[in-house]
Amino acid sequence: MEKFFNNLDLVTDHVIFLGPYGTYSHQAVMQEFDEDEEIKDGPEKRYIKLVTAKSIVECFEELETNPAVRYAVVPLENSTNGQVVFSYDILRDKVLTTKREEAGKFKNQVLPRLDVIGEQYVNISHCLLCPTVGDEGEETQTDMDRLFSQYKVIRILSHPQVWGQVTEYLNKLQLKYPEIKFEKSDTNSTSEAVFKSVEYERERAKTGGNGVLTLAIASEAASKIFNVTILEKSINDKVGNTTRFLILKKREDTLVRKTIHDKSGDKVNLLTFGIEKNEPGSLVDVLMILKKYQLNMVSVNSRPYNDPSNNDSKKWDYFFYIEFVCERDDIDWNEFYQSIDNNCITWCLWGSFPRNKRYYN
Ligand SMILES: O=C(O)C(=O)C[C@]1(C(=O)O)C=C[C@@H](O)C=C1
Repeated sequence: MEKFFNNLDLVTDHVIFLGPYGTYSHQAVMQEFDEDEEIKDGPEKRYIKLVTAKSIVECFEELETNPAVRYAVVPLENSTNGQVVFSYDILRDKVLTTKREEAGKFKNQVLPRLDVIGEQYVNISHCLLCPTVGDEGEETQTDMDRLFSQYKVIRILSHPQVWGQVTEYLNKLQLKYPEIKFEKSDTNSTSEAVFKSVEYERERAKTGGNGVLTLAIASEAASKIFNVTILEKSINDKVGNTTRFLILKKREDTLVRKTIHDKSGDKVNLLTFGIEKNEPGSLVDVLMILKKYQLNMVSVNSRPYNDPSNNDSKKWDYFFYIEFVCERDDIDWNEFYQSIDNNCITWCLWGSFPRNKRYYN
């Protein structure tokens, strides 16, 4: 007991993620920070404190502005329906709106206040959850048939990113219950969907209800946290449905965790940039730089943007995101980034981080 109380002044690092507890983001945090967080060069043991955010934007904003928040974990892309556009657009807007700080060594380089230091891959297995059916028990078809037979309208809540992962499932549900109108409704996260479905059903029980049953699509973990019934498990269209998350810290935060110092394995570099408009071949010119330095590009993405301040006739342009892995240690990075700088109107290196071993299995 004595030892425990000695730890009361223990040092805690806050990690912010899209909450409430039970989200897949929460799962990513537990995967990333599950081991003891002994700081590589810090004398004291440090402990992780979980902080939930209501949106992905809030994760970025809190990490940028709140001194107590040391890390943020945000979803980036899903293996079934691609980019988590909320995160891509935040990365884009941070570059387009960050004043070019003198700290940037190169003319067009932007240094945002955050750094990507890691990645996590989370297996996404969605469940159809119901707050009202009895207590624990194996989900059975009769439960659903009996339950659904009482309703003309069923509202299903979940995070918008989920709909593209359960399209076929929802189509089959509609075919199986043609007399029911299924309504999808977005929430800020999957576990917020469960929380809200419990609230709606409690309200309905109190007021005699409006004849609309509210369900949620979320993780099995969320069903346990909010004590709701699983009507069906693993309803995502694709087995192996995975979401990739990024781990971020403040750029000026030099106290980096031991696990990130893992020198082995590939380093992934996330580079974002904008190119001269209407210049034929300007994107290829940037990609040719990676080829010249024999850098293995592992992803390329783009997001549209409309820069109202730009009086150019073209109101629609693209912002690019590339990731490349570098297995060589003889590269003149100064020369490399000077070439990037010469071919981009703005660019930003978001971080160089270890490829997570979950990427390979
Ligand atoms: O809502 C959650 O559970 C989240 O962690 C967000 C999120 C996402 O934004 O993609 C994460 C994984 C799934 O793809 C569904 C939702």
